[in-house]
Amino acid sequence: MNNLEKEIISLLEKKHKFIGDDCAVFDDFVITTDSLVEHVHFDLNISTPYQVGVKTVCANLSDIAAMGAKPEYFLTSLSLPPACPFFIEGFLQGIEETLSRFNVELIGGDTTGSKTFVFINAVAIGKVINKPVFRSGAKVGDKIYLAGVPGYSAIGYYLIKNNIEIKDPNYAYAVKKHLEPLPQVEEGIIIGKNNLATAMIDISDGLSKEIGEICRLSGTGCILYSQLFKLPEIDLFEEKDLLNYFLHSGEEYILLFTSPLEEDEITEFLPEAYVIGEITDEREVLLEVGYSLVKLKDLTYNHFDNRKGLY
Ligand SMILES: Nc1ncnc2c1ncn2[C@@H]1O[C@H](COP(=O)(O)OP(=O)(O)O)[C@@H](O)[C@H]1O
Ligand SMILES: Cc1ncc(C[n+]2csc(CCOP(=O)(O)OP(=O)(O)O)c2C)c(N)n1
Ligand SMILES: [Mg+2]
Repeated sequence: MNNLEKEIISLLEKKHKFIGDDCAVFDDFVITTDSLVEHVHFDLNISTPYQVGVKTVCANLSDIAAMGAKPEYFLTSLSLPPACPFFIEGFLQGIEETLSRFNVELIGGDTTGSKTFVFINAVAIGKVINKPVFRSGAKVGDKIYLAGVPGYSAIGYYLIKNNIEIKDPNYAYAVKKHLEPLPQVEEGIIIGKNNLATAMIDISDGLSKEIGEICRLSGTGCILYSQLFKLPEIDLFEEKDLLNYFLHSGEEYILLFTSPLEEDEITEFLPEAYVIGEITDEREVLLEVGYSLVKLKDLTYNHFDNRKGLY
């Protein structure tokens, strides 16, 4: 999280005890909301309305997955400028197709005009499987796991923005990952059902920030070991750039979790998951590169500051 966003959320966290996780929990349910704003989360000369619909579902279902819960219901609200009626059909198709992929029911929403851009908000509701997996449960000595390879979303954005078209399945994957990401719903359910994680979060802002959130809320620190990272395979970039994409790319919607279990016990359930580090009591987020330990810098997307990051 970045400064102003961080300040607002920590003010809210102090006053409201249920704020601070991927979802709020009530009875046996979890609930989340996320907004997508034109020119912030998407540009209509890059994304089709269908793809914006897919991303809207993904952002919200990913938060449900990050609680180890099963998504069940969805609401979506849309504010459209006068020149945009064309948006609705494709957008709703993206919403409906993605929801039906995960057996989630659309149960409501709202539609208004907008004097400026397209604004979208959605709400997703899920059912707790065993118990919710919070961001705050990491324990010293736990291993840190990733359920996929982050980096491709920001790479895809770079390729599109720079009109780089290379016929290679990994390049195509990066572009698709940016435009039409899918949430790790199955993985979230497996983690919840089998009590695999002590803490979990999804990567919407970037691995570097999300691991910081797990540590902050768990009262711990961590060390990430760069030699364990599975970097994106895109030959346009040098290793140091791939490392930055891995650490700071947002909108990845990959599950990041901690667990006392060994890697082979985790891969029995989640073949794609792998260890990237461990939880420590030092209260610092450190990265081991070569033989040195460095503090993680922040190149993630910043909503309130135009400093030079990945985007
Ligand atoms: N304007 C707001 N009012 C109330 N709670 C908020 C607001 N903005 C963020 N939050 C809460 O702060 C926490 C952190 O938000 P965020 O980092 O955006 O989570 P996520 O990445 O899951 O969307 C969440 O629990 C979220 O519900
Ligand atoms: C036009 C455009 N610029 C930049 C991005 C990249 N981007 C926008 S917001 C964001 C961070 C994630 O969004 P946020 O609303 O903070 O997600 P949350 O953590 O609330 O789920 C990223 C990486 C994009 N998708 N499109
Ligand atoms: Mg948010």
